[in-house]
Amino acid sequence: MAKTRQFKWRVEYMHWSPDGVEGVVMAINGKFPGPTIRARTGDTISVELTNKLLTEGVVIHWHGIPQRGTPWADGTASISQCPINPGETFVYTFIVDKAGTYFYHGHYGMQRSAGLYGSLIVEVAKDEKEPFHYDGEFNLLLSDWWHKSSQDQQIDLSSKPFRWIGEPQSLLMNGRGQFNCSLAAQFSKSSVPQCKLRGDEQYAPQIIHVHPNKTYRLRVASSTALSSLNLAIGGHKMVVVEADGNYIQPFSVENMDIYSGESYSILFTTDQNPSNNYWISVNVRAREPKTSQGLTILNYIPNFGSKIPISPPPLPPLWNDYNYSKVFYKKIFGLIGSPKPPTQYNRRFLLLNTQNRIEGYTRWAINNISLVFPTTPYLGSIKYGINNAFDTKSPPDTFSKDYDIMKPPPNPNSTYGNGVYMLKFNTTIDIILQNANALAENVSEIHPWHLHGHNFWVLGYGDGDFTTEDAETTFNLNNPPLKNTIVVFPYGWTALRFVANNPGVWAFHCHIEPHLHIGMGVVFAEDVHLVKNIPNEALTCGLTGKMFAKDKHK
Ligand SMILES: O=C1O[C@H]([C@@H](O)CO)C(O)=C1O
Repeated sequence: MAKTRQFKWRVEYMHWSPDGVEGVVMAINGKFPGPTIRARTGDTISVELTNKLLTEGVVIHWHGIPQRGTPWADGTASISQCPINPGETFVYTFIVDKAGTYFYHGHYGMQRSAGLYGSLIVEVAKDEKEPFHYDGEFNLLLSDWWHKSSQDQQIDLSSKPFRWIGEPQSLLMNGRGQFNCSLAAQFSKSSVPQCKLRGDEQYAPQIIHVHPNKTYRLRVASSTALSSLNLAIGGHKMVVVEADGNYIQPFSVENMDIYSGESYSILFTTDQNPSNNYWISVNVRAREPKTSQGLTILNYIPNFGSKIPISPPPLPPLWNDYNYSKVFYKKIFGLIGSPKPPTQYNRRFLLLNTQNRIEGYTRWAINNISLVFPTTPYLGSIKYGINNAFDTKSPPDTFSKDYDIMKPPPNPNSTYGNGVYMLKFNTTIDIILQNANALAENVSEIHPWHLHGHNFWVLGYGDGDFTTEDAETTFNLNNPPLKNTIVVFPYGWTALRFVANNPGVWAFHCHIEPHLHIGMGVVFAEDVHLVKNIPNEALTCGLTGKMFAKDKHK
């Protein structure tokens, strides 16, 4: 029987020490990370969220949940709703219709960087079975942490001249990391001392307790603001079985990459020498690392949890060994029996990712337009046919064929925009993300793109310019995986396909929070006239707010 699971949450700032250095985090009901939601397929989640921040609005996005019939509950400021004002309460009600590993996070300004996130786990319904067996499970929510506040970071990014936020001070697992000490100091050449922990510190690692000769499911999700990560369990193989809430063909790896916005389940068997403990590590990938690895301990019961493993923590692949990541990604296929993509598309977008300047500000742009959010949420302005709420002209579907992706933009000046791509109902949409050189010579960065409201099939990847021949010769239409977040590698392209069958307005953006903040996203609108029952409370700002006020006075 499906249930309604009700929660009452308060969002507020509190003092906290995620890595041993006290700072301020955005907490839910006094917890950082926020409480874990557990539900079963078919359940309704109802979160009554009260904003206890004194001076800023807040929203929460339920990452990976398609929000069919409830697009107003997607929790994206300016898109699906108005920010919830200080002191006000908003109720998110939605159905979780697919088992999997998900998470939730702030989607306004840089509140994810401020620590507004938590896990959302959907188990199969009581009468259903997972397509694999395990004896127990654990959950790791990965994040990165800065000692500079998210407000300061936001100001840096919006300043002229631009100030980049730099690399994080710590990597966190379930909100815990170590900055001034290391769990593995004895194996390292650096001068950081060995951590002396009682275990009850806010920054003490959450130790994973296992019994020998069992199989465990590890659910991992990455809520990082910036970092791409590589995860390993020393001495243990990992079998990857789920990606972004979708079952995949199981495959075995020594370690795995996980990008911001992705989630996976892996199975591991505790078949190693039971008198030892083992490391679980995360390391920065795809940007030159300046952050120590994140660590916790896999504790074989009955050893002490604090017993340090006898070998050094696993070493990650080189940060810029992109081939390593590509090999991993190319092993991901939909589980046999998973839905297949339509073989034809109706509309194909080619989205060029560039770093640009606008009036001296540094921005990211898609087909030369840098996204700025409107005051009135698109869902409301489109539903109620309000004029002048955003650019009526849609952004271009493609970019100039002459563009040289290997060079910095010849004319770095782009423009601000907040136009929308209007998608026709039930059409099949292809998106080719085309990466390019950033503003500096010989630099092209990785970008994990996340689509709201949908899963998409990942049809293929390639290096250099995308061509139509690439589509014909390399696309996998047979068993591509379904995902909601996918990376575009430096100087490469990534192709994905989805069916526009979910009425609502959906963001598609780089999940690196500072990149979204400076324009790296687009907006899709799908048959908004079919959306029913938008609660007025979702739209009490901007022009929809004015409209409601007028109606009241009539
Ligand atoms: O958006 C970014 O800006 C910096 C750099 O390109 C300019 O300082 C960086 O590494 C980003 O990812």
